[in-house]
Amino acid sequence: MRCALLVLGLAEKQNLCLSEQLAGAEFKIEVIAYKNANNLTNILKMVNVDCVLLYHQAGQFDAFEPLKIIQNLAPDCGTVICVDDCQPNFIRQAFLKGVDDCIIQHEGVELPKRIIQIVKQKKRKKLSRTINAELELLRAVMDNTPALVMVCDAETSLFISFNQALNRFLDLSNEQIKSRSYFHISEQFESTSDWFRFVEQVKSSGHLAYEAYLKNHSGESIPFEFDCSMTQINESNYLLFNGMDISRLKVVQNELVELANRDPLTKLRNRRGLADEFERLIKASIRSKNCLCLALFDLDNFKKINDQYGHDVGDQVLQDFASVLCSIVQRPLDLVVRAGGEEFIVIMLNGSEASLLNLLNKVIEKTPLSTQPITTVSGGAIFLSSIDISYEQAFKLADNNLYQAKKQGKNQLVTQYIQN
Ligand SMILES: Nc1nc2c(ncn2[C@@H]2O[C@H](COP(=O)(O)OP(=O)(O)OP(=O)(O)O)[C@@H](O)[C@H]2O)c(=O)[nH]1
Repeated sequence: MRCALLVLGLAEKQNLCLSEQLAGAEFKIEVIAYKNANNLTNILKMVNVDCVLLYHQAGQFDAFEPLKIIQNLAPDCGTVICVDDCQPNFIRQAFLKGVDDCIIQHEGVELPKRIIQIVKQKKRKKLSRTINAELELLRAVMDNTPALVMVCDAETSLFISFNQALNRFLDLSNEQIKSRSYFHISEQFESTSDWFRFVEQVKSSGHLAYEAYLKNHSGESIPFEFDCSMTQINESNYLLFNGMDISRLKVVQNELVELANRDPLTKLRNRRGLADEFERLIKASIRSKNCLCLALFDLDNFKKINDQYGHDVGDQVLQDFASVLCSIVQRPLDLVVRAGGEEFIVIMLNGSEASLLNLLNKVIEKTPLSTQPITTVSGGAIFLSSIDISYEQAFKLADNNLYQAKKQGKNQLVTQYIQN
């Protein structure tokens, strides 16, 4: 470390003495000396001075004037006033005006040591000011981010530190939040052992990415994507959370799933995931000792409609038929599916065989559709009673019946009862 010392108010001879005195200092002190303070403003603008040593001698320049200039132009520069003999009033005033140190020349004080102390003190203050300014900037960044930034005690899950996004989310003051915990606002924990399991997971993996729902100020559950890691300060463990609100993403995700599962023309669901759902339903039917019905419907001579009236009319017929199906098969657990082309699947659970058959017959009766061109439909169905078969097997059996219906002249339903 080097130190630039500006000395004001010493004659040349005295200066030499001072330089000798400073030569043995802990680090190199470069001396710039002027007899008076006349040129101080310019010097401070040109030279980076660490400390100014002002010699106050009665009858010479007023030390307080240059002190003011230094405090204005170089606030990080140390200031030391050297007086001939003890002048208590002057010294008191000097400290009141903000000088860093006052030295009485004849007291044999170790001048280099004092100067270095002042310079170090000033540098420390400057450093802490810089650090505080940086921290303030970081705080501003944190408070302006929409993400939840939170620090929790790993033992208690109490909030230790957080950004304003959490105040906004919970609509609570800092004090109120500090008496709450992550455990209470997150829906991922049912018991405190869940919390400790979570802490262990973060500890062992070092970093955890997960999704969780948090309750906001009005009790709504909001989905978040979190990054969580752990840090240790003074032997206490803290969890650091960074969470993004993903509710909009979830809406889009659900819309995409909905889009992927729906037929755009008829708005009926498509056959995606149907096999899994059928297997779940057949197990439910066996458990509840209910009959399960799988029916296939296929519009008759549909190609002719397209050829004769065009695809737009064909599309309209498909939509009309979908409406007929939905008006007849209405129970929430029933499934109406467009299997592709002019083929539709109906799966119904709950109800006697007779009532389900009645519904299927209604589909045949209500088609021909009232709209032009006249269209009829054929159906093939199976009724499964206490029998566990796969979707593919069931579909094949119903398809055989549909084939029979077409073969026997169309516009009719062929059914089959299968039981264990
Ligand atoms: N307009 C329209 N036509 C479709 C759509 N999907 C499939 N088709 C048509 O449906 C027709 C099905 O013809 P086929 O499989 O020969 O059946 P069909 O004429 O109904 O004969 P049968 O089933 O024996 O009564 C084809 O011409 C396809 O192009 C669609 O989304 N819109």
